[in-house]
Amino acid sequence: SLEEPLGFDKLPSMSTIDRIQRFSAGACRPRGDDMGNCWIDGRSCSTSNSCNEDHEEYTGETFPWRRHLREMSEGEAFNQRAKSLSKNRVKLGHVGKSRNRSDQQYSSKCNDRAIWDMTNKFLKGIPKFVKIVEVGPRDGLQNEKNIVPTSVKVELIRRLVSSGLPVVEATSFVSPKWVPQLADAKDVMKAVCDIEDARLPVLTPNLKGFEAAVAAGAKEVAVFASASESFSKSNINCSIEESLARYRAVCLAAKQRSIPVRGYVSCVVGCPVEGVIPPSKVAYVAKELYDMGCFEISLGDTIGVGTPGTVVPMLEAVMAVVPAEKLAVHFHDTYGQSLSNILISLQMGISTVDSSVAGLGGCPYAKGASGNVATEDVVYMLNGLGVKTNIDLAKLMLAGDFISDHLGRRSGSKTAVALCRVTTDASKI
Ligand SMILES: CC(C)(COP(=O)([O-])OP(=O)([O-])OC[C@H]1O[C@@H](n2cnc3c(N)ncnc32)[C@H](O)[C@@H]1OP(=O)([O-])[O-])[C@@H](O)C(=O)NCCC(=O)NCCSC(=O)C[C@@](C)(O)CC(=O)[O-]
Repeated sequence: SLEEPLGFDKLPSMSTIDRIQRFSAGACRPRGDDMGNCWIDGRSCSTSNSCNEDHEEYTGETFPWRRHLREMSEGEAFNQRAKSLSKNRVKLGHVGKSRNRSDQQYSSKCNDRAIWDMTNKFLKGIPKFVKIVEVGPRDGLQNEKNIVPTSVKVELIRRLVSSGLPVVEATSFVSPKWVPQLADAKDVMKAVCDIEDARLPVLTPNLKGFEAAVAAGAKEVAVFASASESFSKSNINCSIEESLARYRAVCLAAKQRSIPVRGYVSCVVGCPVEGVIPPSKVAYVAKELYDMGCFEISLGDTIGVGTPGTVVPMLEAVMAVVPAEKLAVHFHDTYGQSLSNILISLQMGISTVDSSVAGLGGCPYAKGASGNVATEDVVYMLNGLGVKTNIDLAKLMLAGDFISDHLGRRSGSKTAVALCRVTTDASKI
């Protein structure tokens, strides 16, 4: 049953505390990386993640929110904020040192030196820069009951890119019979192929999808295997081994055209059918994908059942066979565990995090899976930790408002909702 969080009692020995302590202080070493990473302890950074030590000192967004004198209804507050944001007058930042002011202003970033030193003590080793891979237009919209028009998808991608996201997964070249929501993949790609400020990978389940993606202008693709036999069957209609054989063919074709391939492993903690998935199985699939040439392996807790107690041993097993700098984490927030899972992953040396604007998401073939962790919430947490992302949270929230408005529901981002609650008039901040 997946009603209860999976616990250590179901996994091999070594206590949670041992594992966390082992990783929190010294696991991250400075190292070079062809997709770009750098660390608080180290000085190495490079290439496409735009992590550059020469960049201006990152100041992070600072939020001088004023609490309402009068309690506003959520609807009222949301409408006001949407109005203000849509006028593009929101200014997040530049107030600083606001913690002690009497008008109760709050900052997501800790400015106080002593607090920062303390944070450093406990979070030593977390990356100085985190690459966020936005998966909303793909993982998010693939699960919507009503098909989102192509023009809305394209506008969403443009807004996400303009917020500074370095990677925005645009769509999937999968069978339209399986995922009708993304049947317009070709049109979406054609409409965004002029975008140069971000990488726009697309999912390809086989050579047919790969060829179609390349023909439509995709410059990066992703293949998606599973650590669960049952999920593999229900998601892509083949066994794990069959999927790996397909992906080897995709990787070979991609190599010939110098197209980078990202690899996903889904159900890394639990499967809706099989329950607990052993870390060794995840490690096996991750290594296979890595060996066939995937430049990065994203580890997906597809149904969001993981806690740090299960994520740590899973990551530990995978990191024994694939370098940490080649790994990403991809959490769904079904049990509200995503941010803690991300934090522990960062402590273990991971510096790439998948997330979805407004918490969109879910997998049509994973019953009960809820949305991905919201990108706004991840950025807010990282800003608070002083970790760079190069993402403009205000612009990101506008993208979240745009798609939430279109879908006719409130954002799944706690940060977006909280800002809505505490802001009387966004033009004042
Ligand atoms: C893999 C298949 C195609 C196998 O599906 P199949 O039915 O076994 O495939 P087939 O080879 O027998 O072909 C059936 C039909 O699909 C066509 N077809 C075949 N391939 C393609 C293609 N690429 N693009 C377009 N059409 C395609 C093919 O031409 C044929 O058309 P027909 O002759 O019947 O008209 C199918 O199962 C499929 O598309 N599955 C994708 C499901 C999906 O996208 N799921 C969501 C992904 S999310 C995920 O995996 C988790 C992740 C990554 O987000 C991480 C996490 O959250 O943890």
